[in-house]
Amino acid sequence: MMIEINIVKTFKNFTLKINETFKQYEFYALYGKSGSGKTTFFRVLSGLEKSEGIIKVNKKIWQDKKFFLPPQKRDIGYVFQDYALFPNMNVLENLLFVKKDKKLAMKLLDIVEMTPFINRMPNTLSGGQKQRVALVRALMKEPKILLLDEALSALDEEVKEKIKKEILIIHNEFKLTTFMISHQKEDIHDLATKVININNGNIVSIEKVQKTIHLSPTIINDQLVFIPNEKLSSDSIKNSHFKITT
Ligand SMILES: Nc1ncnc2c1ncn2[C@@H]1O[C@H](COP(=O)(O)OP(=O)(O)OP(=O)(O)O)[C@@H](O)[C@H]1O
Repeated sequence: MMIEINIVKTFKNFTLKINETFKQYEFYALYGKSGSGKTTFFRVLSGLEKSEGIIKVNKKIWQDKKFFLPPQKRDIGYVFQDYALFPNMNVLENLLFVKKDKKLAMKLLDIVEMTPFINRMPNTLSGGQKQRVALVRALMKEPKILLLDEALSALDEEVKEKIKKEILIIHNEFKLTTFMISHQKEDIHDLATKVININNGNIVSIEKVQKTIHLSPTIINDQLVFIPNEKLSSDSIKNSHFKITT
């Protein structure tokens, strides 16, 4: 799948101009100053904001001069910065409101360890718990693209590390293309494969994230292998062994 975006969005004093193709399965971090256009990019991609130009996802036109696919028909899960949970529905109802698929809801709640909280109302949950519910609710549509708007900013370190692992599991298991707005270099390093640097409404560069891999020498079946340590973020790397060749 390819996400082809060639759009212009103009507000009174601001113009967002994107002409870029994004690749399937990547984990993109959007990095840039306040007001540089990160949230506007999300709103345009998800169809919450109308823009001029073309968006094509996997050759399917989402918008062009004559056509505009409404937000609910776009294959996107959007996790908002303020969670936006429905306050009058419990955790399970929040998920089932998006899609009446209890099996999927229970599977997702299990991944984020929220099964014990299914009957709780949002105002009785902690910030981290609300964040998890918002994350899995966005996945009830079984989207191909996940948008995370500063999903980690309000969390303490311990909860954040846990949710980061869960986000990676979800990104891999559901084969998502993920875009995450973040101001935290460490979170970007741990999660993203590419960083989109955005400044004043323009993408100035897209850089590959260099992963620092700490390997621990271990003997397995009489062979010396190097296993990445805990700090590693990518599950695919975590599960692989690095053999030395002589
Ligand atoms: N509805 C609107 N009407 C007018 N201007 C807007 C509107 N929405 C956003 N803007 C302007 O567009 C610019 C980009 O805003 P945007 O929210 O995309 O920035 P951001 O990079 O997400 O910032 P932050 O990191 O602070 O959330 C800002 O100058 C903002 O004032």
